[in-house]
Amino acid sequence: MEPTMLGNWAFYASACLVIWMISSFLNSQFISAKKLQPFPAGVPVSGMRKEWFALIRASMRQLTAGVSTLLDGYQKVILTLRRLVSPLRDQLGAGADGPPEHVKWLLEQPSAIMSSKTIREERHASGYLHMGVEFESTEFFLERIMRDRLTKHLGLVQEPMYDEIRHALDADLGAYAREDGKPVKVFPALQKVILRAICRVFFGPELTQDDHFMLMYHRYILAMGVGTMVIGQLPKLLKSVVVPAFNLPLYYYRTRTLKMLVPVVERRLNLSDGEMDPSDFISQCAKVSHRISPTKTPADPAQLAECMMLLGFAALNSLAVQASHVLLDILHCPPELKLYQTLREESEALLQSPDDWNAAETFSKMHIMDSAIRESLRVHPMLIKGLSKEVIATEGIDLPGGAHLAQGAWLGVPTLGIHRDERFYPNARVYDPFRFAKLREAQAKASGNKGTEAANDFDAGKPSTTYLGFGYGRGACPGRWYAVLMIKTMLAYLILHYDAEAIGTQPPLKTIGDMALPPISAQVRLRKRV
Ligand code: HEM
Repeated sequence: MEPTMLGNWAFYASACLVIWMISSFLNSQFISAKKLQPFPAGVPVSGMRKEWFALIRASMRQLTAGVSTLLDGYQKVILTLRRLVSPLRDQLGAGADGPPEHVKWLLEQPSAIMSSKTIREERHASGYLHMGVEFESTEFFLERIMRDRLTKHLGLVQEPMYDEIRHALDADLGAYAREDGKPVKVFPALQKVILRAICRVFFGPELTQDDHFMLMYHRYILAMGVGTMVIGQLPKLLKSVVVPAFNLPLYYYRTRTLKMLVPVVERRLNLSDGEMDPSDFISQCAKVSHRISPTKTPADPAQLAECMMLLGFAALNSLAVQASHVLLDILHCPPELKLYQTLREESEALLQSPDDWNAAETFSKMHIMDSAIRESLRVHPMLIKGLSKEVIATEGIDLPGGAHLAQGAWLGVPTLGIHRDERFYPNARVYDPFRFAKLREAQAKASGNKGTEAANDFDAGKPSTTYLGFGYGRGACPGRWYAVLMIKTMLAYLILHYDAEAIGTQPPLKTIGDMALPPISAQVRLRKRV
């Protein structure tokens, strides 16, 4: 990461801490005692200690101690649920004996009873950060673009994506490799490559080669990311006070980016159907916008540009964090597993010609790499708690375990707790890259002669109630198939062209609130293969 950006992070982090302390104190002093009873009867509490200003101090600890509180809370709930197992079965039907069944229960709640709207506005700060577009309709639009244009047509994006990835990897990482194994910081290096690959697919080669555009857009994403992370953690009382400090740089980088992007969008929108390149994402998005517009109005270039910028923001941050974890998990595997070599052999067998690299289907046959990626999302999920919703119903709601939640309470699924539960994942604390490949084999055998292709329940992009790295149900990440394809393409290229080794020990999972922090300081050594 550039020093100025590190400086920004440090400034925002300390500002956040001070503001949090003051406002939590004010909250605790001036909000009525009734509101300070946040824990419903019968639900075990985690993260609180017997101490002065217990609530403030517990809240502050949650800024960085989310992992331990969540795992501790999960254990308590499992114990409570086990004691309650009979009544729970009566309520939920056979097989209901723990949190994964509650995931479905949570998703089934109608939006008049529970909703994620306020949580998104507050936790993702979407109600505060300046975005220039209305959030809910944009969210709907993004979901449709991802589903109708990206996921269904992954084959169209593979060629430009691969082309950009190999050039960016050789330019950025190759320089380190040439200096005979000079250490590379994984996160910033992959972030650069991913930014280029995303821009190439979303905006085309012209803007991806424009260094000024790339700098402004990267800074816009950074300002959005820091804003989301910091404002999302602040108590409501102070959000509006602090938000201008974040919106000012955001406004600047957003305006600069739009100034370069909008004319490109305008030019593409003026192309006739015959002139349109089917792999051009901007034209494809314009078609979706036109189709879903209630008045069938053509897409507005500025609005379309802004929506695509937001999509890139959603994509870059999660991809860079997750891809870094995948690479580090692979390189920190015990050498006796010969994982790197096995992944190289799998890639060599499947990627024999340029056409193989340019076909998305090739990558869906990489079952061992897929398994290593899914396992990494299990051990290092981006969000340690997910599917969060607020109780909207005035009468509150009864949980499957019997406890009552009042209106305004927040409820989420302990992703990390479920991912580390021995009942679902034997030896759950250990990163086992072959775990899901073995399960896929077993599923293929059990289903007769249909083969491992048909046995796809364990694909890295396929969520389940016990695999929540991409969320689950209607709110699951719409970019997950594209994300998995990009990670595979990047890894395959790296593994086939470079020898790599980890440096030092693997950093533990660190979070701010519910969000995984990037492993900023983790390093690896690369050597170009001859
Ligand atoms: C490995 C990388 C990624 C991970 C781990 C990831 C994870 C997630 C998760 C857990 C959610 C649900 C958040 C919630 O419940 O509030 C989500 C939502 C979302 N993701 Fe991803 N994501 C990744 C990559 C991407 C990419 C590449 C794109 C776009 C190209 C994308 C676009 C989105 C969007 C637009 C949403 C919001 C969906 C909604 O609100 O309905 N993500 N992602």
